[in-house]
Amino acid sequence: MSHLDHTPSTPGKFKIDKSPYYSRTRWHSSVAKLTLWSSLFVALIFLFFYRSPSSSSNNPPSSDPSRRYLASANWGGAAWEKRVRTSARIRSRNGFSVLVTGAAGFVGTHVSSALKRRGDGVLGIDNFNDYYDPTLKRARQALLERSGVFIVEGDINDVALLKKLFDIVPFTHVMHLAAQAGVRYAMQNPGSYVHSNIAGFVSLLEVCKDANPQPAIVWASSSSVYGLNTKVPFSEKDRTDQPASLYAATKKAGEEIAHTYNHIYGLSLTGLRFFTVFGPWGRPDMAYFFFTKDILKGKSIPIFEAANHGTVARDFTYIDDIVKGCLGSLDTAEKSTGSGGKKKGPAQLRVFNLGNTSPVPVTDLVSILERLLKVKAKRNVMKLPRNGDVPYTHANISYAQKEFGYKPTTDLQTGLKKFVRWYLSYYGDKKAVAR
Ligand SMILES: O=C(O)[C@H]1O[C@H](OP(=O)(O)OP(=O)(O)OC[C@H]2O[C@@H](n3ccc(=O)[nH]c3=O)[C@H](O)[C@@H]2O)[C@H](O)[C@@H](O)[C@H]1O
Repeated sequence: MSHLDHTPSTPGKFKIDKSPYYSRTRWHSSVAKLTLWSSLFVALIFLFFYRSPSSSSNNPPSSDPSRRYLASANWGGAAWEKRVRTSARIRSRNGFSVLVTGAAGFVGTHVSSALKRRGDGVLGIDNFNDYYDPTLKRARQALLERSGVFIVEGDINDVALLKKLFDIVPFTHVMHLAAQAGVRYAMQNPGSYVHSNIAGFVSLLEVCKDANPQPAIVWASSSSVYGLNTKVPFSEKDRTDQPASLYAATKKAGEEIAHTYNHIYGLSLTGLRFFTVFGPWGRPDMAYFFFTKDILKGKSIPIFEAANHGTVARDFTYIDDIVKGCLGSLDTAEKSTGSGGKKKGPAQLRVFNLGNTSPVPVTDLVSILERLLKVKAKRNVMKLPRNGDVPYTHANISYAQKEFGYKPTTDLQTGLKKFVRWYLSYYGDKKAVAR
C-alpha cells in the first residue's frame, strides 16, 4: 500500500507521523504533491480559458450550466461582414446606425423594425437561447430579415464578436435589450441573470467605452427595481434599494453599473424602466400570453392575490407605446464624451419610467381575455407566492413626457385585442388550442 493511500482528503487536518519511513518517503511525497498541484493549476488555467468568452472569437458563448444556447457563434468572413455593413447602413438624412442587442426578442424586434422603417441603419445581435420557444424568435428574425435587418447570432458576452462589429460599423447608438427576463424564473436559474444582465452588460459597456466614436447607449431596466416600494405612482426619484427578486436586483445593478461607466468613461447612458410590456409577438412566459394559451386549452390558470384577498395589479404597457419611448430616448440621447477609453467631459446619464399610468387588476386582465376569446377561464385564485412578484406597479411618466413627449395611447383592452388577433393568426385557431 502506498503512503499516499493514508492521506486524508482534507489537507491541513493531516499531521504526518515521523515514522522511520518518513524521510525516505518525504521526497516521493513532495514530487507527488507537486504533480498534483501542477495538474490542478493546469486544469484551472484550462477551465478559465475554456470558459472565457473572449478566448476565441469562434467559440460558443461562455458556458452557463443551465442556459441552453441553440446558436453556436459562427461569424466572420467576407459575406458575413457585407451583411453586417448593409444592415447597418443609414438610409435617411441624419439617421442613426444602431446596434440592437436582443433583436430577436419581443421588444427588440419591434424597436428594430421601427428604426429600420424610418431609415436608420440597424444591426441586431441575439443568442437565440431557449428560455422560451426559439421558433418564435426565429419567426421574428424572419420578419426582420424581410425588412432588411440582419441579426448576428452570438452572445453579448462574446467580447471579440462585439469588437468585430464595432470594427466594421461605427455605431452611433446601441439599443441594449438583450437580457434574461422574467421575475419568477430567477429562483430556478439565478446564474442566467448574472450571465446576461450583469456580465453581458459589462462586456458590452467595455467594448462601447473603447469604441471610437463611443456610441450613446439606451438600455432596458425594469419597473421591478421599485421592489417593495409602497409609494405610488412610482417616480424615478423613489427608492429602488429593496428589490424583491434576483431579476430586479440584476436590473438595479445595471443602473449602478451604468453610473460607473458614465462617470469614468463619459458614456452617454439612458436606462428605461419598462412596465409589464405586452402585445403581438410577445413573450410566452408572461401571464397575458400563457393565460391565453391555457384558457383556449381549457386548463385552469393561477391568478395571484395579495394578502387579505388584496388585488394584484400591473401597469400593463402596450408595445407600440414602449417603442415610441425607446425611439424618443434614442432621439434625445446626447453623444458620449469619451474617446479611446478616456472621458473628455461629463456625459448624459438618465433613467425613465415607461409605463401606461393606469394599473389594471390581473382579474380584469382575465375577464378581458375571456371576452376576446369567447371562452370562460378556469380561475384558480391563490396567494401571491413568495417568488419575487410584487403586488402592484404604477408608473409616473412625467419625466419621459417632459423630455421627449412620451404619451401612451393604448389601453389594456385595445392592446389585448391586437394581441389575441395576432395570437390566433400566428398559431392558427386549432394549433393555438392544441399547444
Ligand atoms: O415590468 C417589469 O419590469 C417586468 O414585467 C414583467 O413581469 P410581471 O409584471 O411580473 O409580468 P407577468 O409575469 O406577465 O405577470 C403579470 C401579472 O400576472 C400575475 N400572475 C403571473 C403569473 C401567474 O401564474 N399568475 C398571476 O396572477 C403576476 O403576479 C402579475 O401581477 C416581465 O415578465 C418582466 O420580465 C419585467 O419586464
